[in-house]
Amino acid sequence: MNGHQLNDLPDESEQMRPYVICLRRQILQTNDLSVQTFSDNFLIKFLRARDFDVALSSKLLLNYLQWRKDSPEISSCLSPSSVLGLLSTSYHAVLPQRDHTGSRVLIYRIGQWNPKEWSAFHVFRISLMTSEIISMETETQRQGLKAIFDLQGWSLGHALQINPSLAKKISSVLSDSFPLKVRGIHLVNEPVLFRPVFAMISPFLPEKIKQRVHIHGTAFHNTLREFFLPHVLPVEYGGEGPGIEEVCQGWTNQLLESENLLKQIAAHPTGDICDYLHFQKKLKVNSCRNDDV
Ligand SMILES: Cc1c(C)c2c(c(C)c1O)CC[C@@](C)(CCC[C@H](C)CCC[C@H](C)CCCC(C)C)O2
Repeated sequence: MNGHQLNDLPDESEQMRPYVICLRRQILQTNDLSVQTFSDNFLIKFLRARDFDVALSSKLLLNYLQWRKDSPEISSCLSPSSVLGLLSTSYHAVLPQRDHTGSRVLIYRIGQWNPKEWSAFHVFRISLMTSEIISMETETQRQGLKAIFDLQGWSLGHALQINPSLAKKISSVLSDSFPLKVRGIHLVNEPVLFRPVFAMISPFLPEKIKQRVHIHGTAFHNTLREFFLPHVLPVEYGGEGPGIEEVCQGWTNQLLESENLLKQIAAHPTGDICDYLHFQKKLKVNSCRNDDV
């Protein structure tokens, strides 16, 4: 069975077991990680993201843990209410409809971000929270996502927030540090001032992702339609779906409802709380044995 056929199977499928076991074994062999536990669901996210190539999945997983460790400003506080002021400006939405291939479609309206009020870390945090939530969906694990960036209103104030270290973090999550397949990046309304920033990010992007970047300019109403069916896009973006304000409000509510879940992910990034409790029990048993010796 090839990776695509495996990806079509549900999480509980017996044929998936050997891959989960193999990935767990491979990860536990890596130094420093022997005290962590990894839930099946957590491991399956990485396997699906790499179509069940265990070596690639393992590399992705290690990169993910490293990225989170290196980016505490972004990943340690996954609280939607901490960025509610930014979410309330209709900055971001996951559209209610998937595209024709089953991908999730995300919109970021960068111009709604006031860089005097919110740092790039806050802004990044929103993307990370959304990514954690949608990456729990099996269909999204299979078909990935497409992101539309509306850069109307991009200013020097925005540009100054993006330094080389942040550009590196952006390109890492897009390429090999997060278990989501990035199947398209659409830039619309990009001003000339955005070019130097894009030039800072793109050298770090693998060729495969670079080919998926589409720069639409201001005439995007016609060109976005070549990628998305009318019922998928909000009216403001040339579609016939619900308006952007409404979809942003809807996703903000979804994020707020996920507050507890996201806090749990920030605290125990490698799996669910049940596995964590199980692990603590195991640890207790082990330490008792050590006491005996
Ligand atoms: C897993 C995952 C994450 C975490 C993610 C994105 C995607 C597609 C993901 O799959 C896209 C957005 C990004 C990279 C966060 C960006 C935060 C910064 C501060 C926004 C500033 C504006 C960017 C200069 C706009 C252009 C970026 C494109 C060239 C990708 O976070």
